Amino acid sequence: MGMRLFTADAMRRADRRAVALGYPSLLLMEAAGRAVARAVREHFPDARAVWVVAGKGNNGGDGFVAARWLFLWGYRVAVYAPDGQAGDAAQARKALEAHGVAVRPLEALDLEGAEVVVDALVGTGLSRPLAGVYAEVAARVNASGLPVVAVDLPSGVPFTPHVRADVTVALAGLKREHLFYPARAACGRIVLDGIGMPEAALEAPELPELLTPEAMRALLPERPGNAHKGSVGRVLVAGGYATYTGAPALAALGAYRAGAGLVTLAYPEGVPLEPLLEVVRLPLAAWRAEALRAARAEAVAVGMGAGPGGPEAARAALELGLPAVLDADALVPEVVAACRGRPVVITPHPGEAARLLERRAQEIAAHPLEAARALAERYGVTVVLKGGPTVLAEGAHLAVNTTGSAAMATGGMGDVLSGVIAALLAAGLRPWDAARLGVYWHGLAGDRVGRVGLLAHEVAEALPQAREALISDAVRPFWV
Ligand SMILES: NC(=O)C1=CN([C@@H]2O[C@H](COP(=O)(O)OP(=O)(O)OC[C@H]3O[C@@H](n4cnc5c(N)ncnc54)[C@H](OP(=O)(O)O)[C@@H]3O)[C@@H](O)[C@H]2O)[C@H](O)CC1
Ligand SMILES: [K+]
Repeated sequence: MGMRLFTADAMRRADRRAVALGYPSLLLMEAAGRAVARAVREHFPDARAVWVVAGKGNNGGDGFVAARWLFLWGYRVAVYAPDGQAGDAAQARKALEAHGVAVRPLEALDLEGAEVVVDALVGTGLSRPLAGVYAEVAARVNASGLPVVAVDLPSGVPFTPHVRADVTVALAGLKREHLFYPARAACGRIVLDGIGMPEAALEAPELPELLTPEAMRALLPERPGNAHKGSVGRVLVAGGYATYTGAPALAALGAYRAGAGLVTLAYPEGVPLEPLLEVVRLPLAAWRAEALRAARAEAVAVGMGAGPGGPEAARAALELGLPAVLDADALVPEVVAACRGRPVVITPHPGEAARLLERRAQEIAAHPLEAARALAERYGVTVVLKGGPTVLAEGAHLAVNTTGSAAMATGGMGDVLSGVIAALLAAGLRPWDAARLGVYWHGLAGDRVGRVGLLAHEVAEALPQAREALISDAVRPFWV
């Protein structure tokens, strides 16, 4: 079963399914609290004094369990919470108090002597922005400068105010707030703990898929020992314009580094393209499909650095009837609308998506899952909506990438991605597989280059070693 990205509601349903399967909910809480206590021990090994702030719900219950284990392991523990817990949370509180640990009111919070704070005020049950004593506690915890371990979610996100955590222990599954900004910024390092939730309870094919190393490894095209350059995928890159002489070359490099056997670059005559020794050049007097056929390609990437000729280049390339990747200057509604039902991947950033959806870019960036789905519905193509994180959509399917970082927000990075996806299409992958693997692999290569100052061609160069790491099981997702 693939890994899914949960909403609070979907996690509540999973919780109910676990209980319906006969799994006692108190066991889940016990596992959750213990995972939080372990995270404190592992991430802050020198700390001996842990203060826990807890709320009235199950998030607070997890906090009481964490406090109990930390107390039993010899930590100095102070616990602050309102009265009024019910159900499992009330039981967890009683179990803690049975050890003689007093629970004091939130208003009495005194952080003097604390070395780590466990934030268990509110988790997925948040129903409104923090206010009153909760907002005050969050502000004081943030101002203290103490390390914070958040239970499930930093309390208050996605609203402001919220707790800012150093470590967030995600329980049973990752939630949207763990992936998307601005909430993600408040999570710090994220560690996922399964808390013993039965797999069957977590099955939710309607939710977005999270791209994992295992799932992506399985998509890597085989390269048989008797491969030759015509058998592993020939890619045509169509682009090139006076001021964007590097973009098509970067796409070609990305395609080669992702395994293409032969890359042909078609470009307007006279454009001084960046040299790339291994590329076959196809200078054209005009964008015409007959001329492009000479490349004998199995997939085409078009739009990158095509300038005002982008739509024309795209129309000619699409006439070939090949699987295609459309980017940048090819992403105009008239061109994309002609692709419905065809094996076409579009790779817009929020600005280009805004143009295609006639919405504002900020709106797209704030709701990328909804925007990707809307693009897939409206145009009937496979959508790669670039961002932090990149999200993908095809038909009813959604996926969220889990590799890459803000360091990849630099010029030329998208051109490399187009080349990678085109190479995977040429190798015979379906658009949905080529898009998911391409985005994941490209991000993984970026992660291996560094966290700042990344150049697009370096990311392309890192693709082969990223592939090796993926194959040899040396890739850990960010939540481990
Ligand atoms: N399957 C799992 O992942 C498990 C998760 N666990 C933990 O449970 C929480 C979710 O627990 P839940 O009880 O549903 O909700 P919370 O504890 O997060 O929050 C509900 C309480 O918080 C109050 N609330 C809501 N918003 C605010 C606010 N802005 N300010 C103050 N208080 C707020 C709410 O009060 P109401 O007045 O709104 O009724 C509730 O009292 C999950 O995140 C995990 O930590 C389980 O322990 C194991 C299984
Ligand atoms: K919390």
